Amino acid sequence: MADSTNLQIDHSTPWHATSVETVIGELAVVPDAGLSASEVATRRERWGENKLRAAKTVPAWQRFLRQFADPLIYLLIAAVIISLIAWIIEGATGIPIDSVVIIAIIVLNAIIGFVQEERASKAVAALQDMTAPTAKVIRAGQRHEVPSASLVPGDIVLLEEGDTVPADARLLSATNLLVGESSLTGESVPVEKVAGEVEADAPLAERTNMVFASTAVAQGVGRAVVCATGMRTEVGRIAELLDSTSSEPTPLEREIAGVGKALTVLVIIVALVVMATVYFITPDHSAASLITILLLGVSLAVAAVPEGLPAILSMVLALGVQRMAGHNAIVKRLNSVETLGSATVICSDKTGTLTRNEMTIEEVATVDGSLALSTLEQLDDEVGGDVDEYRKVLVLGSIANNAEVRSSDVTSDRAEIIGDPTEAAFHLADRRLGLALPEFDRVREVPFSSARKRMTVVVRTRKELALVDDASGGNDPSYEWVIAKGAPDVLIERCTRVRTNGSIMPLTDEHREQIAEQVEHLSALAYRTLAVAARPAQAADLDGDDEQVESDLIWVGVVGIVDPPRAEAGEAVAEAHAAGIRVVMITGDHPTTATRIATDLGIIEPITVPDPATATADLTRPPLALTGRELDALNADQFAEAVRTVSVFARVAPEHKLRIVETLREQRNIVSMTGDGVNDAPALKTADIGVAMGITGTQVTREAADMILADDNFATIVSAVREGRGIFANIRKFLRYLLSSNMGEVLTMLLGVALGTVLGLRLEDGTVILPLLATQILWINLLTDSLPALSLGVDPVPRDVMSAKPRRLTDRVINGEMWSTIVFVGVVMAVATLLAFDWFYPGGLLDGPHTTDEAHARTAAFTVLVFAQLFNVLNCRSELDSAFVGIAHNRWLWGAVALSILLQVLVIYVPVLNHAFGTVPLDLEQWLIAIVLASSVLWLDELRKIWLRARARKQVATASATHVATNE
Ligand SMILES: Nc1ncnc2c1ncn2[C@@H]1O[C@H](COP(=O)(O)OP(=O)(O)OP(=O)(O)O)[C@@H](O)[C@H]1O
Repeated sequence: MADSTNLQIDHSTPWHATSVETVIGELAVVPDAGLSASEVATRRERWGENKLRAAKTVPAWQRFLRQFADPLIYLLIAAVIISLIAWIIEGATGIPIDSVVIIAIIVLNAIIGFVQEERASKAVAALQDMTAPTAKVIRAGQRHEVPSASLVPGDIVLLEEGDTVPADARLLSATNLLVGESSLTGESVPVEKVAGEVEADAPLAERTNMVFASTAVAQGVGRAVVCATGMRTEVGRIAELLDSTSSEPTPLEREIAGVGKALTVLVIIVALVVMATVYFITPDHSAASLITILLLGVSLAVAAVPEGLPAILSMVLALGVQRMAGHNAIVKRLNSVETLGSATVICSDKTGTLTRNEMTIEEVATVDGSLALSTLEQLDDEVGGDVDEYRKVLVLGSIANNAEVRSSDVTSDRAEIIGDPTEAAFHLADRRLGLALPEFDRVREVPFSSARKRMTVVVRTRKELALVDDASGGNDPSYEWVIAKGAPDVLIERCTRVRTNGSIMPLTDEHREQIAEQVEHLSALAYRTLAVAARPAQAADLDGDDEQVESDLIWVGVVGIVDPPRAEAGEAVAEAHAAGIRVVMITGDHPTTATRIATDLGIIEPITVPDPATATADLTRPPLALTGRELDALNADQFAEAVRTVSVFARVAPEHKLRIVETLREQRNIVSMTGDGVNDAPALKTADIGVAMGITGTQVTREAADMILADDNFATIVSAVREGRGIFANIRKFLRYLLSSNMGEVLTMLLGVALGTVLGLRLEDGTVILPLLATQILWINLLTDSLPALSLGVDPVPRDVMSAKPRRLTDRVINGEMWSTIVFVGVVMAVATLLAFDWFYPGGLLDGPHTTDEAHARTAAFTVLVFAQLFNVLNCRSELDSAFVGIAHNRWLWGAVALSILLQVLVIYVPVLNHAFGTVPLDLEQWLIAIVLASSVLWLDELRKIWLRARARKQVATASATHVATNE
């Protein structure tokens, strides 16, 4: 048994220059069995995880302390010092109340910020786990798929097209193995890899018997033994140069940071103006009075700057991304959420995304005719003749095949399919008809790729496989065969002969036409078509080049495969169209099949056949579908025009996908593009939102993508767009809320000081009576900037979010309309707060029976401002709709409001807090007046929205009237 105790990982001879036997010996592994579970555990203990050194994790206490590294906090700390000085000057008796309150507020603020950041980064980490790469290994004699991080030296890994090589490994065997190593060597052409020995001094690019971590398998298959993992791999050596964790700020984050900066400057100016005004008006220039003025300025600045914005923003994005993951859309970066909401074109492949990828052969055709599989099933075994010809198509398709069907129950729909469902369709058909495959060994495979659209095998059968008549009329008892299957239009180019009426004839133009018609007919019925061709093998086929093997073939027949559209795809297409998003199908399949399915799903309009008697042909109408070959024939302008007008591209190769994405982006679209094969990676990287398949996709595309569909389903892309738009709408809600609330606070203080004389808020000697104390402003800020704002960020996605055109990424988030709302609400809040103060303040403008004293007046004003902000949460749920629409739907919001009310009640009734915040208990009447005044924010905003809605309706009416007029 393998023993790791004397494993020589750091041996002196390089791995590539040693014989395979020595490598295996040194790594102490039996290639067919792999390592045992306990051995893997021991080695992991010793060599650690197969990961590049993760960015150093900052300990929690440091992350907490980082919360204090903020200019606004410095201001607050300055405020603490100022109030301490004031307390000392006043004789240092009792507790320095203001300092204690401000310190408590600083600490609470830091805790809230810390908790929000932690949750956001946990959500992102959970997503990273979901998208962690995996590797196929042989362990304890079994094939497993394990996280790449769990690999250890000595593990046997299996590689195939589309895999990312998980560790540095020495090849034990390789078939047609090409590996793209550009990430390591800069060489853009994939390198051919072979198991063998290489000179000790060969440079990295020439070590063709090794595969290296993080490179991509472009083609073929291989088996290798892991020699180095983690930081000991070649890529590990240069890992310091790679910083994959740094994340660019999103346009939204940048805009918000910009707004934050501008506001900070503005607020500091306002604070200075307020401080200067109060200073010059007040005759008392004692130290205590100066300190009060300074405290006021600092609190105002701190309260008015929306410092909680970035933390709330990343938390809302993170929560949204978590919710999307629950709906099968795994977004890898937070920025993608924003881009998703602005998508204008969704390019999707067909098979498996728009269709179910449940392939069933329904029709079999030879050049002599065609038959439904169900008919074939009913025919007797003995019939022979033509029927045998159809059966041959199916058997040959099952030989040129890499899929497997497990389950003895032939009729069961639940047969377990291993491999490509297109290939499995042949096995399923054979089982249905009870056809047995001859025993055979595969000598060679020319693998399938979506660029080649065919695959070929060379097999040696144990018994003769009667297929081809020899010149004398008897069947050629050949034991070695070339069998190919692939797209009919591609395969026919490789055929020179055809099997007809049981014998072989040269392939004539009539045959070609006949076959083309058959394929067209099957495709028009939405069948996916796959042709089968074969010929006896010659010696040269065993090791000659691929071109030679796939030539001079004999056309045997073609099958029609049904792959039903996904039920939800049609609805998703309609939803996308309603949202102003174009859907484009880009598929490797036949143009007629593609057009038919695109029509069924509503991607393109059904073709209405014009009445030949009256209609004139519309030559300007763009074609319904274009093929890759047709695209190649277009010049740049024609190509751009085609991309603008055509929504189905068929028989395309991955490089067409790339050109289509590039062109769409040049046309200022925000493009989402799906892909599954290794060659799709460049198109995914170029797209604004690259989408990879979670089930059928390759590792390479998953790494290149921004989003992974856990269910491979087109409808998931559309629902991700919906979520993206919803999250964006919510971001606007809390922006509106935070900014209008802060505006309310600033305007209250500014107007309070400016209109002091008018409102009677001055003492005889001119001393300014402040509507709110510094600590009260800080309290409001703490209370309203956190939970209520956050609860808006998780508001349910509005139902009409998919009925508007996509937002342009360049559009400002906080536009003119939003600024006017912010100012409007801010003014209402300030006026309501000042009215409350004046109402209760002796000598105020509204002097009357309700007059009490300064403390009561201020407590009432304080309460009005807090409640006005809570009413404003309801306003901010929609730009145009009444706050009462769906008012009960967000329980977080009601929780946040209830908690805020409770805290405000505590501040008013708990004696310690009275002392700290300069408040006094209010009676019922005072409460009622305060709440009625505060609610004006809600009612007045409702009125404003009614006016806005009427205006919007009028605009629509005028626009359509103009439209009608111009059309006439
Ligand atoms: N396993 C296979 N062996 C041989 N030919 C195949 C195989 N799978 C598909 N083909 C042929 O190649 C064509 C292109 O296949 P490809 O996988 O690129 O696209 P697709 O699956 O048809 O569609 P999409 O691009 O929408 O996923 C198919 O239409 C089919 O005729």
